Amino acid sequence: MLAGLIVSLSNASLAQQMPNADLSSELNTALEEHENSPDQLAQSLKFIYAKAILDNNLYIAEQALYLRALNLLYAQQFDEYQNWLAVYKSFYRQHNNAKTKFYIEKLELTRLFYQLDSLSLIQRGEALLQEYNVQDLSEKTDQGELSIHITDIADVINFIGLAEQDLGSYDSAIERFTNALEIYERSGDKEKVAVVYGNIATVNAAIGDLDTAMEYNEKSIEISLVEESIYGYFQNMANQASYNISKKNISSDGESKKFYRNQAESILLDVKNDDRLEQYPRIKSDILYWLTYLYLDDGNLTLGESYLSDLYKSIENRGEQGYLKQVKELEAYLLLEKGNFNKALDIYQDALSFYLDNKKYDKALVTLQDLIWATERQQDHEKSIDYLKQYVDLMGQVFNEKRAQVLAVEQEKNNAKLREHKIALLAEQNRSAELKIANRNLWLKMSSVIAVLIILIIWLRLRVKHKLSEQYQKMSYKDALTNVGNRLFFHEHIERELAKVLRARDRQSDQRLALIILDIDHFKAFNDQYGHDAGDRVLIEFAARLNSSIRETDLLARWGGEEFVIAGNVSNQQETSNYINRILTAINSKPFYIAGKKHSISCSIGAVAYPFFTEAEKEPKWTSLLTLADFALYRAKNTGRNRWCLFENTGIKQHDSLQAIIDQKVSVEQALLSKQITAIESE
Ligand SMILES: Nc1nc2c(ncn2[C@@H]2O[C@H](COP(=O)(O)OP(=O)(O)OP(=O)(O)O)[C@@H](O)[C@H]2O)c(=O)[nH]1
Repeated sequence: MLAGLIVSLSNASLAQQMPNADLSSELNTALEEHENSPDQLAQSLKFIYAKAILDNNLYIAEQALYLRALNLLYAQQFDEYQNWLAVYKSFYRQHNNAKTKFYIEKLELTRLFYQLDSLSLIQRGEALLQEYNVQDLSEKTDQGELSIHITDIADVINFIGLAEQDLGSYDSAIERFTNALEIYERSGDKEKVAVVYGNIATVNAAIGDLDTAMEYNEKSIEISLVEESIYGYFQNMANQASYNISKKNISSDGESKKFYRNQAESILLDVKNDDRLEQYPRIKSDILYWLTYLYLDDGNLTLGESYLSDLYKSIENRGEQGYLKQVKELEAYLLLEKGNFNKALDIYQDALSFYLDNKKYDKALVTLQDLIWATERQQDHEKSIDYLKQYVDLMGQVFNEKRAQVLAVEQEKNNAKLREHKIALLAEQNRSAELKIANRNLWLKMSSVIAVLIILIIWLRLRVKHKLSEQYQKMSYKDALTNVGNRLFFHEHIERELAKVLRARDRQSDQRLALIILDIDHFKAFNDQYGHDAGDRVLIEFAARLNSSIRETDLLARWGGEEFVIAGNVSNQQETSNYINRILTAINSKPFYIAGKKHSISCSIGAVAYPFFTEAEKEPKWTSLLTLADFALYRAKNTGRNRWCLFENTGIKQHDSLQAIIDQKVSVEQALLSKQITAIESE
């Protein structure tokens, strides 16, 4: 149909019949008049485009093209958008210029944003900023040679920030928003400033800093009021209510709970009673959603039920399956409160299947929490545990996927430091990462992410908490990449292992504990040559081989980077050597297959066996022993790598000798020379 339109537009005789209106003001009028009716705006833009082509007014033609495409994206009509984009591209081919290319790509970024394809958005957005050499934004002016509006560049930065937020790269997102904010402020684009304040608020809410979220959201509300941006005002008010609800849920004292609850209620009722809300059906639904939620949570089932029925009406014919499922889950909550377990469980189960089919894992996680909670209330502990298992599995899966995406994002920025920081942050904060992941995505489409938090909190209140905490605990002991223990895990268990050995010594048993540090050889070179992903796979395989070469009762942990530690029981020196040999062989005796290629990977090993001092060290520090093992590792590295070195005590009997060596009062070399320590090494 559009193709037909273009053909008829190029008909010159038609051009002569068209009135030569002032297209620019026509465009502005259309934008003002049809601000709230996308269909009419679409029609007007089509006409304006047609007239502009006939008048050969390329400037207006392009604006109409761009706005119409944007309009289709806002309306989520992606097929029609693609058709229209094709028109825009053909326009570009005819009037090839860098500015048009920029705006076409900006449209594509908008599409990726609406389709939640955050990774592509970041890649293409970065490429766009680079292509247009937007390095020193402070130098860029609206009068630059491309005459790309500076705020359009800020829009791109803002989009990248939203995508990063979507993927859980919260620090980067804040950085982008701050950058965009500075540009909008400089250009005096107040509405955009308000939008960015709102974005900064949502990131803060996602990481659980509700006070900052509320502060930024307030600023956004203030500006929206001054600028008379009703949509922005309502949206922010809905957000503000949800932040208050979250604050209420995490407050421990009754006074604060009441305060935040009342704040939320008054905001929601204020907006609900505003006639202008009718123009914004999506926000109206959000407001009704939170009102329903608030009253159900109060235990006021009558009011909750009545708002629920309004909510259903408000989303009738909207055909948004995802939103509908979420509303149904509110209904399930109501059913549970009324004791109708089976129907509630059916709803949750149905929602779960839907989310899993559509890969909406965040929501699936929340629904699984509901299912755990519901089955627990039903006293069906077996089912509850089943759901709990599903929950933990899914959480691990999501976590890994997100981690991979975050890595890709960071690689895109080619900022290794930031990337490692992120990995470390993610790995060490499994629990908070889980919350962040669960909170992901939803803000971008609706202000319901706080529901995650709220449902989580209600559910915690209903005592399922302790079971999950156990699982969280387990997960927080795991290294996210290799799935073996992490430092925390090692710290938690090593004391117990030492105590066992000490007790054995008291019984005159010769049981010892070998403390072993392993470090992959030339790993940096491997990373540099084959890439970080391949390096990651080496780490995973390396850890797996270590795991299968030790006994189940031994401790294995990733100490950091490409360093691992093992603590295993041994009896005499020969057995210790055999034990370490076995581990080294597991690594270097057969190649690693990474991405279909063979690689020889080796490692160096440093070890000590405890008790290191046969007669002293009543209260030994395992950290000192580990430091000594590190010296042994250093020696193994220095004497050629792919080997091991074990430090044995031969002469020291003083209580504080080990610490003295570590503290360099007596250097390790000296101790070796004077044979206080013996180094036994691989052949
Ligand atoms: N792929 C990947 N690399 C990592 C990870 N953590 C640390 N590294 C890399 O491991 C490398 C460690 O390098 P170095 O400490 O210089 O040691 P090396 O190259 O192994 O050399 P030697 O230990 O002396 O044999 C660095 O390049 C880190 O970036 C990770 O999680 N994944």
